[in-house]
Amino acid sequence: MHKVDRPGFFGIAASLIAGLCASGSSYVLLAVTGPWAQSRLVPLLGSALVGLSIAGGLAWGQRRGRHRSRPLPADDAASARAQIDVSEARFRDIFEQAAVGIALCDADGVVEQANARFLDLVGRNTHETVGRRLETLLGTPETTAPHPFEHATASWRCRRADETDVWLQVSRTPCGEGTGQALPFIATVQDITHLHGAAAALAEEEHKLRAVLGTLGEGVIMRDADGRVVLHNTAAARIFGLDDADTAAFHIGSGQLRFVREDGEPHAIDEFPSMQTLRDGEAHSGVVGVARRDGSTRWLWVHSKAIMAPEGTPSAVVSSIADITRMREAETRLRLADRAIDHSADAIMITTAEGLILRVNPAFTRITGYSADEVIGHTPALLRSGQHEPAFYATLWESIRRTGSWQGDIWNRHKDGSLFAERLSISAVRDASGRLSHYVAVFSDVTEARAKEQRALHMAHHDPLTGLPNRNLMADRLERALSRATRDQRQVVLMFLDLDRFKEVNDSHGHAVGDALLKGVARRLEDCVRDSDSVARQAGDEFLILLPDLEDGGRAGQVAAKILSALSAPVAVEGRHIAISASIGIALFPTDARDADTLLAHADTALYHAKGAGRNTFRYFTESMNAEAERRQRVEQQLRAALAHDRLQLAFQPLRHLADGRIVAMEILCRWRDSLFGDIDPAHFVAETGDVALLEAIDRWTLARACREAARWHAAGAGVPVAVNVSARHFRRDSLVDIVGDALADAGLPAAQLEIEMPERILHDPDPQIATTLNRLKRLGVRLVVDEFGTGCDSLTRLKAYGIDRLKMDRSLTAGLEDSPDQQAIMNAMIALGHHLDIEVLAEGVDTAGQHDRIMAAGCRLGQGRLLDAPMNPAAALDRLKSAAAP
Ligand SMILES: Nc1nc2c(ncn2[C@@H]2O[C@H](COP(=O)(O)OP(=O)(O)OP(=O)(O)O)[C@@H](O)[C@H]2O)c(=O)[nH]1
Repeated sequence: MHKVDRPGFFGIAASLIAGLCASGSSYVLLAVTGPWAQSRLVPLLGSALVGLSIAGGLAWGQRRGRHRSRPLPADDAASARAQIDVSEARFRDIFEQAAVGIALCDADGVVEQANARFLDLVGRNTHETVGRRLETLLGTPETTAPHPFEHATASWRCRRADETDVWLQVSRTPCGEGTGQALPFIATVQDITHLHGAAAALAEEEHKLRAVLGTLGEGVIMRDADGRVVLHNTAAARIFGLDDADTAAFHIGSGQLRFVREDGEPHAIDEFPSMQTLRDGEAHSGVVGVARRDGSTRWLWVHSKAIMAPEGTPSAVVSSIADITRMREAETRLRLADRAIDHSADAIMITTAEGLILRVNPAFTRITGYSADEVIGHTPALLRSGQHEPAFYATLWESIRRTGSWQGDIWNRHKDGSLFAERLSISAVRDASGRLSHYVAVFSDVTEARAKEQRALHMAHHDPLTGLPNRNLMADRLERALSRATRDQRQVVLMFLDLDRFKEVNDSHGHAVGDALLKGVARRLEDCVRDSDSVARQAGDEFLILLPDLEDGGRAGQVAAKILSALSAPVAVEGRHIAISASIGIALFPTDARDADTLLAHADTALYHAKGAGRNTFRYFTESMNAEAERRQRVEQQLRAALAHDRLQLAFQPLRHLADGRIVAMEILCRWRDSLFGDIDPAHFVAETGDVALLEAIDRWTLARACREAARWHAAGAGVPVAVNVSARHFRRDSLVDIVGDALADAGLPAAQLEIEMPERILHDPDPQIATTLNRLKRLGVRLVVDEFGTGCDSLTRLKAYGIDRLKMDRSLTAGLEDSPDQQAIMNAMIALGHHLDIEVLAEGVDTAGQHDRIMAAGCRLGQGRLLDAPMNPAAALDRLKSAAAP
């Protein structure tokens, strides 16, 4: 081809390639040898010039065969020349005005010619373009191929002279047939910047989509209509336990993974939500279990939705896959916990952090009697038994606050009001943030177990026959008593009692009667001692009696005598009356021994002596104590005889008005003269541990005689109330009121004329019988007087409660008046107190004029003492009354 034709030809060819020129355009080819031929260039396939139909017999560019030219005649040559010029001009125009950039390059890729569009695209002029390598002008190829022109078409990013970038699509068409050598070529260049922008935007969108899919916790899988995976995210791969490649190649029916239904049976492939969706185009969801390669099973919630093809059939299905394994496990745990709560044999109660009941189980209802409806919304306080102090609950909550839990036994109240013991465990529950959210209480009814424990404990410590403490419990109590006594510097008495000739009872009446007798003896022994004392069965017919806080060990003999007396009456057993007696050995702590074993051994030794002394008696371990006890026993016997023969005496001592000496009452004192002890107050002598019957007899005798005397004074016109001391112990007995009533009635004395004096400690005694006695005496109309006042202090509040009429200040206060300003101050306070309470105050023991003056100065109006009157006999008393009554 002639050189000048090349641009036109290649322009046409390039235009054809680019589809810009209509197929079938005519042009002339100049053969290399000179003659011309007109050819028709026909694009046959796309942009590749693979065939030419040549007019005028010229063949060019056929894939096989060479270009041949045919010679023309001379006239025709001139005409052809003219045509060629026209054609050339036209082709040049076409070349220059082509809408695509065209560059003619030699075999080395050096640009030989370039059209205007090419220059425009690469942003350079002809001078800067021609003679430079095409690659240099185009910039950077987008292809990753080793040589950018390996492909016929490639994209280039071209940095133009003005520094702007343009994306170019460059097509390269070699000129000539391949001979293994490089050929010149035509490069057609199109601006695809706009296309490249769209592709980049598309790629950006795809990138975003993939990024979003990648961040999803849920798996996403897109399948085509055949069920093949066309898209998936990493979460899907993770959920299935597959790598990305396996997931991409995954097909449900491939058997790569095993799928199960919720019931554990294999999952049919066509029941998969995705398969159903592909079938009917509807959305489907469901739970699918997948047995993974690592052996674990994950539970999946699969939701599938179709992507519909224009013809209305599903072209693809997108499944979102959520791993609900943990949720299902949590649900399973919850279901289990729920069942465990409902079926627990232990009661369970769940409350809010504020303590309001949220839930209880059937065992709670069984144990407490309350249904769920009755307690929900309430606090557990409705179960409170009232058996525990507030401090108990304070400790309980303190433990929960400190350690988060509490365990222990607690008494609660059933709906029917009965008490039950529960073994309770309370735990505080905190939420994920560590905040207290609930309390859980679990408890079981241990009432029966507690009762059994108590029974077992009782059996371990008590004698089954008599119910008394056994030797173990007694040993324990003895140890404690000794420690306390050491601390408080008090005495402890231990008595060892053994029935006399008990063997004979067994032998003559049988063992069963012997047993019954032992029980009877046990009851009598218990009746003889105070609650604070202990009686225990040591063995066989041996008993121990512990008196843990006796002020005076000498009184132990009185208790022993009382016990012997109590046992002297025959015991009724099965219709028979069995006579029995006992011997008692007494040992004192710390006088006789300083430890329990030695004390017991000494009591046993004393018992041996009591047996040796003929039985039915007691013996102290210390001989001197025995002599004292014997003397006391003898005195009591004589006192009984004196009482029986009315040989006791009365002494009288007036209670006077200090200002004018008026007698306001006459105190009567019972006196008895013993050859050994001299003048004694019998009631005081018998005192606390003496025989109650003897005490009662003395009080009865004194009250009767006092009332009779007072009645005589009244009859003689010198009536003043008579004051009688009643032993403290007598106030604990019901009989006192009757004895007083009888005495008043027998003497015909108005009750207001009798004053009953009681020791102050009576007011401290918690025995309810004392309040009853005092109230009944007050209703009877007698006046009540507190004797020995000032020896205690918390009795003050009871003065008014019992309607006390007069306080007699103890003589010890009066005695110290002259020497001690303190005593004076105490007395002043007492007198003021009496006045404020509207109770008469009398000072006892007014023996000196100094005392008299001080008492008067303190405002005390009443006194009694040797300065005023010595105790006197009845005749003298009457005389004194008469003279006092005289104007
Ligand atoms: N019925 C009965 N008898 C018992 C029981 N335990 C021991 N004995 C009997 O009590 C009697 C105790 O006798 P002793 O204390 O040794 O002698 P005694 O006959 O009481 O004579 P003295 O103690 O010397 O006055 C024995 O015959 C024992 O068999 C018991 O639980 N029930």
